[in-house]
Amino acid sequence: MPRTLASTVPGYPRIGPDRELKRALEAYWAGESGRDELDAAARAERERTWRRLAALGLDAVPSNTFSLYDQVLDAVVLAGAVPPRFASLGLDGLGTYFAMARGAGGAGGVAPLELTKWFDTNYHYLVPEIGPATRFHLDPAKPVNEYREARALGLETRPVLLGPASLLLLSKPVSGAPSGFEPLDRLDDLVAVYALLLTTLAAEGVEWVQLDEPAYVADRTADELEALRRVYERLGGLAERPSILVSAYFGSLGDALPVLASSPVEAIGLDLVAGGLPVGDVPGLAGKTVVAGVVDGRNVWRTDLDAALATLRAVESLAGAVAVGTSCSLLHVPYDLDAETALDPQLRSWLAFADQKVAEVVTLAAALRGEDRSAEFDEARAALAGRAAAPSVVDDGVRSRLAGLGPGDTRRGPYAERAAAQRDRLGLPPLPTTTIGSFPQTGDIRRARAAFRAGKLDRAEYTARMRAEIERVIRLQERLGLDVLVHGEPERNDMVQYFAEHLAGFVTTEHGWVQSYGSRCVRPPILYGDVSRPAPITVEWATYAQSLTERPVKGMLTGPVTILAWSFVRDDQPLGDTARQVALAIRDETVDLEAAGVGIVQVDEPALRELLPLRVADRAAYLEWSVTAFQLATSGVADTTQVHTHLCYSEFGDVVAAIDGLDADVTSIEAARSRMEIVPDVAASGFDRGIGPGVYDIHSPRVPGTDEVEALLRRALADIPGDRLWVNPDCGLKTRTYEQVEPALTALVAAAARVR
Ligand SMILES: Nc1nc2c(c(=O)[nH]1)N[C@@H](CNc1ccc(C(=O)N[C@@H](CCC(=O)N[C@@H](CCC(=O)N[C@@H](CCC(=O)O)C(=O)O)C(=O)O)C(=O)O)cc1)CN2
Ligand code: MET
Ligand SMILES: [Zn+2]
Repeated sequence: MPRTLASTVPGYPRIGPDRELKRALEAYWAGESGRDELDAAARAERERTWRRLAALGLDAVPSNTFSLYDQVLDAVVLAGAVPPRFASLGLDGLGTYFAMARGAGGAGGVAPLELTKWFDTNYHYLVPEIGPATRFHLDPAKPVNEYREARALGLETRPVLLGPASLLLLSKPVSGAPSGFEPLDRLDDLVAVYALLLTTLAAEGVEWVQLDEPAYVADRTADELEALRRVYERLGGLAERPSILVSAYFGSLGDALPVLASSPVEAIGLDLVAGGLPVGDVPGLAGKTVVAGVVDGRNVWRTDLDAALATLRAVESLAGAVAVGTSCSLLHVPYDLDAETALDPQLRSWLAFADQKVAEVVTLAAALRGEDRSAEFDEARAALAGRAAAPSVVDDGVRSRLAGLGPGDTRRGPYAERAAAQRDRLGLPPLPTTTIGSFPQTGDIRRARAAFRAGKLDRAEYTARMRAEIERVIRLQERLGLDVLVHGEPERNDMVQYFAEHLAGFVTTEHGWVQSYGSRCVRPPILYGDVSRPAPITVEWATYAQSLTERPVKGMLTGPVTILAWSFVRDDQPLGDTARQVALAIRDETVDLEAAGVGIVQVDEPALRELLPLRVADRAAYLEWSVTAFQLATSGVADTTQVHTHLCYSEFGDVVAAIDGLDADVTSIEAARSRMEIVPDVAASGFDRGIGPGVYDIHSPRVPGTDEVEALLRRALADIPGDRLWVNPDCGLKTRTYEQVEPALTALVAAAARVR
């Protein structure tokens, strides 16, 4: 009889509490350390995780939640679905793995797998490429070795894997696949590999396995639901297999729940934070264990234990058995609140990071069993009551300002008049050249910031160094011949954290790192109260940059939707209300930039697409508040001020109408990697303002040549009139080096000149 799940989590952070894995990876990639050191760092992180979860009292500890880069890439390796361009490099396993993640051979070499957003989170996964000829075969080494590793430490674990249906639904067809081919067409072949995997795991002595099927919290066709049914009929029917937990998160399973409930699997993991309780009678559910995700894995607020316990009791009446879990993997939150010694103690009492959430899960499971946990419940009640009553959360000034807004506060004058006024003021050539904002964040810049933070560099010296950098970047842009310049953003640690550090209503953390992709991390700020802008943030940097040059300098701000998307946001009021507060703060900044003589202001919204709800039915409401927030942030300026926005990291088909609604004078948009595929869609939507489809893929170290950029521009001109086309890279240059950026921008300027 398999042991019970009782309390568990679907996943846990893996970059290391002090970013140990990040450092080990980057040292390995740089050739500064060898395979042994990387393996040791990886093993240390796994051991630390298992021991920690067991020490916190978790009944069912997961394994295979670790990854050297990405869990979807791990599933590609597991299934043997390595695309031929990597397999043919002749590298060993690890070399092939990193080639898929990062490319190989530099310029002219092999392009990595595409990186894209993991559902509506700020985590990015590598997109598998599946074709009719993909030869699946089982490579069970990783889950098996990790299981053995944990068992050698005396711990029985549950291997966690991406499920086969979601793996294919998250894949794209290999280039050159016959039209009409879908990765899901290969389901039966892939399931055969998973069947062999489950048999292998059973032979190892594995009692439970977790297969994640998050793709089923989005709208799915009847065929896709049927695919899910086939997978779990087949796997559930195996003679020798572990008990199966199918886990889905980031929403509710909807029509997929009855499919799983009537399949032979033993347990189903539900996200009861993003999704609700199952409604109505779900046939078969009474025979399953439900792992009830009642502790939010996506946010950092302490759980309302009373409400969570009530939810668990409601699930008890629907399911055969109830286990307690987090709503999703804890990958999306920092490790441990105890590391944040500088946070205000009252605010701290409202929060829970990964380890505190695990403790909440354990507490709830004990309470559900009838154990007395009144001390923990009392503490949680007191913290929640304190938060609800805290004066620091409410700012009456902000509230009355919002209440006083009318429709006129979100609208600018007619575009034709704005365009004429801006033409007169700016006098730009056709096909103006510009960049997206950031220039390379060099080691010198980051070290200066670290020294400033540590008190080893005073503010005057720090400011002087940043100004020197700005001057260097301005001179470089003049030399390259760009038309609209930027200050380069050297003073920003991150485009969201930097603003959060200067706004009321936010706190930032010291150690709260969360993996964004590979070794790259962010420290999402915590938005806990009403937001306002006590003083101008960017005006001095922007006006300093403008004072150095005759050419227009574009002010650079992050938009309200992106600030929300990349922060941990309060859960005690509608997101739209919070968005409007942030929008007002950014509006204040745009107005001050204008007053200081800055004629162009860019408000970045790279996360506009990311927050789009997974279910179509929820999208209209989201687009309404998000577009309004952007308009509120940008409509306080005169017709003569040119408002730009920038979008990236997404497929834009779903938000083309929203792009129009933003009403920016100029929109720059990622397009180089997809060879301008977005351009006809934007044109067809009737969008009639300035547009800069990116002509330089900044996510790759590759440097494009003039001919290549020229070809992209000519392709764009097929759909966009020359007086509306801008010439710019796909995104900011902060992750690139000057050796790459200078020749690439040289090519960009030269190509624009030729096409003019
Ligand atoms: N929030 C956010 N989300 C985003 C993006 C984004 O720009 N911001 N872009 C997209 C892709 N995601 C990305 C996420 C992170 C990074 C990135 O480069 N992160 C840096 C950290 C950036 C940062 O916060 N830098 C700080 C702290 C840097 C640091 O680690 N300093 C060292 C010391 C300095 C040194 O010796 O280098 C330390 O603290 O140990 C600073 O510059 O001040 C990293 O992981 O290395 C890039 C893209 C989507 N989501
Ligand atoms: C992820 S969008 C980045 C926009 C920002 N202005 C930059 O150039 O870095
Ligand atoms: Zn971008």
